[in-house]
Amino acid sequence: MALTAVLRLPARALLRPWALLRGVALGRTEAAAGIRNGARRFGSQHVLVEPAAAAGVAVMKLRNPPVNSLSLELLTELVISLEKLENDKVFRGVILTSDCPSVFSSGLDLRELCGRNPARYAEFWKAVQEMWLRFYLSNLVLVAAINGACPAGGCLLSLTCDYRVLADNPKYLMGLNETLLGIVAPFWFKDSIMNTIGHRATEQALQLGSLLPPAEALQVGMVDQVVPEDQLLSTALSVMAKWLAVPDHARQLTKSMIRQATADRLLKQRDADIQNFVSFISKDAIQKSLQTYLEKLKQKKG
Ligand SMILES: CC/C=C\CCC/C=C/C(=O)SCCNC(=O)CCNC(=O)[C@H](O)C(C)(C)COP(=O)(O)OP(=O)(O)OC[C@H]1O[C@@H](n2cnc3c(N)ncnc32)[C@H](O)[C@@H]1OP(=O)(O)O
Repeated sequence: MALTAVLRLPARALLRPWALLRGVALGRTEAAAGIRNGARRFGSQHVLVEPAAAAGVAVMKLRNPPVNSLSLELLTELVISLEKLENDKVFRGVILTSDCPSVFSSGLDLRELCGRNPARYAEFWKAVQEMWLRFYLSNLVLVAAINGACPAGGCLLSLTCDYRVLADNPKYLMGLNETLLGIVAPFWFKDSIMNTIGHRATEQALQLGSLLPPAEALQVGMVDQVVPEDQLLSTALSVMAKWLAVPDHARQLTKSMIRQATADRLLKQRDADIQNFVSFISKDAIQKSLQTYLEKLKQKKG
């Protein structure tokens, strides 16, 4: 569903994202089929959510082919889907994975960063911030089952999770490669990675724009486990079982104690961060650099 259509919906629908996803983003027939074996299954155009085999666990799949680029629509649907799960007492944990072959997420949609007007850049950046804040501070246990390449914004999304399992495939490179595009990862991208891999490793990874293969991503601590591809989901479920063995209230307060200060740094300067993004991305030199990068990506095949 186009974002413009979502925004045209009555306010009460937006306040009830569960109903929005069931009744509108899904066709009526699909919504009616949404309860299986007593468990709910729902989805939107770009995010599929289904109950896992384990009680209290949902699997959230990104499906924005071909490479799960994080468009405004996908970001919005991710936030709505997470909120829906958080509001449903049944769910305590989410496994985040991809429905697109060999790519977890290619990061922010480069078409959102090129040739748009300032108002659209601002709207897009607010959605990126919202995704990060909501996932980073979620009271659910989030486990990323990374089944493909995971650059830039895709890596950021995985870094919001409590635990990352990566499928062992040399093509599944992971990291914040912004500098290679001639752009600068904002401070909260930097905070996310630094909180995960530490100061020294961040100095190298962020300046070099390193995209690491699984063994190196594990060694530096960007992921917690690397497993054969066919064991990815079962491993994520085992990890989830361990995390769900802890009482929710104690784990949630502890998570918040560790993460809130990092989130507050952005919350205190959200508008300034948006203005900074808009003015940076609107520069001719940055636009040229991004256009060249996008064209190179497209020519890669030819
Ligand atoms: C002040 C702060 C300012 C700015 C901060 C901005 C922070 C930015 C964060 C970001 O996330 S920027 C995005 C960075 N992403 C990348 O560098 C990844 C680019 N993509 C790839 O490396 C590869 O596509 C891949 C993910 C490894 C997948 O490779 P594969 O061979 O499977 O696919 P292919 O390359 O052929 O791509 C298919 C198709 O998709 C288009 N594409 C790829 N990535 C993006 C993207 N991020 N956004 C939009 N479109 C993307 C690619 O061009 C191909 O298109 P085509 O079919 O039309 O040719």
